[in-house]
Amino acid sequence: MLQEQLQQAINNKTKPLGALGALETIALQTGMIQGTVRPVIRHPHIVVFAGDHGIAATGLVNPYPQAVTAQMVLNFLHGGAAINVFTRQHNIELIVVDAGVNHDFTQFPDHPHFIHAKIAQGTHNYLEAPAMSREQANAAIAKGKEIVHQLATKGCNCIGFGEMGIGNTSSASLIMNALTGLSIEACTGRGTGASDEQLQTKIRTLETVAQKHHLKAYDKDAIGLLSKVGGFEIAMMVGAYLQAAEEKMVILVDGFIATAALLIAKELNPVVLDHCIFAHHSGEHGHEKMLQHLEARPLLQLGMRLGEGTGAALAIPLVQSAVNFLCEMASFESAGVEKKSEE
Ligand SMILES: Cc1cc2ncn([C@H]3O[C@H](COP(=O)(O)O)[C@@H](O)[C@H]3O)c2cc1C
Ligand SMILES: O=C(O)c1cccnc1
Repeated sequence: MLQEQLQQAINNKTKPLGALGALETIALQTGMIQGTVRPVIRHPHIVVFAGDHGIAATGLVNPYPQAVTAQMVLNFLHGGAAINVFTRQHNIELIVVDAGVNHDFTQFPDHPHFIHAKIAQGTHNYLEAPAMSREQANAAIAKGKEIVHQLATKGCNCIGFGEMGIGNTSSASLIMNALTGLSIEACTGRGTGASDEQLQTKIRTLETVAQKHHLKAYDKDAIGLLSKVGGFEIAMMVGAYLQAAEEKMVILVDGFIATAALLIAKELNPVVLDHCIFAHHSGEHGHEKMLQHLEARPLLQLGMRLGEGTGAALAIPLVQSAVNFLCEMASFESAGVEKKSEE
């Protein structure tokens, strides 16, 4: 019923049928999520989850040193990162969460946009042991849910998730490998810019990890998978996706790592996908196949491969435009514009 009403409202706007393309799909989806023919976007947020990865200290999978995670968190807090620039430009609230960075941030006790939610000082190196315990994975998920619930109570109904964690493209590749069955090679890209040789080492290392943790034999235990090869920022994002769907939010899905977290969230509750708008097609090798696996059609293809929620932030104004055309455009009837002649 509502779907037909929305489609009719969209079709009756003063434009050729279908002429607003993907914006029409978003308008329909947003109306369905909010249960109305007049959706509104309120207090959009990007939440960036940060966490360190034990594997990063080995240098086998990441061109940049592990310390960059904490340094970038400080950069977020000082307003100097790409995600700060884009959220400022589009009036999007930015929240930064320490999910498990290997650094003490107690010098920022009262920063208004920083949430201390550290599970541990980084994960274990999954070449040696599971990245985290099941208890830690569950605690991270619960914290992600709590953060999003708080934002919902403040009126936010549109959200995107970003991440910062040196080495986390590797977690994302391993999760993708387990959940899609595609080879490690198909799931692994250059991350922050691995050379040909570094990429080969990364692939070999991740193949070893996949064997050690029996990722081929994924047995529907998504929390188990998360604890073996995940990261605290990824686990918290999983909880955040689940709660955002629960709160009937419109969710913008960012790049490779954010989509890998969504793969896990989907395992836990497939309904999450109904709330997701795929912001962009990341330049990271593997993202395209991940999107295909989800039958997702991303809005933007800008060759971006940064993370931080930057793609999600750029797509929020498009969602706003979709909602605005639905609510503000005249219909053929109200504007006295003639419709196409019947065949
Ligand atoms: C300066 C800098 C800023 C970043 N912002 C996001 N990432 C991105 O790169 C990291 C993943 O790539 P890999 O797995 O190759 O380490 C994540 O932290 C991600 O958010 C950054 C990376 C760097 C170096
Ligand atoms: O697609 C992404 O989000 C991405 C790709 C490379 C490095 N960091 C993030």
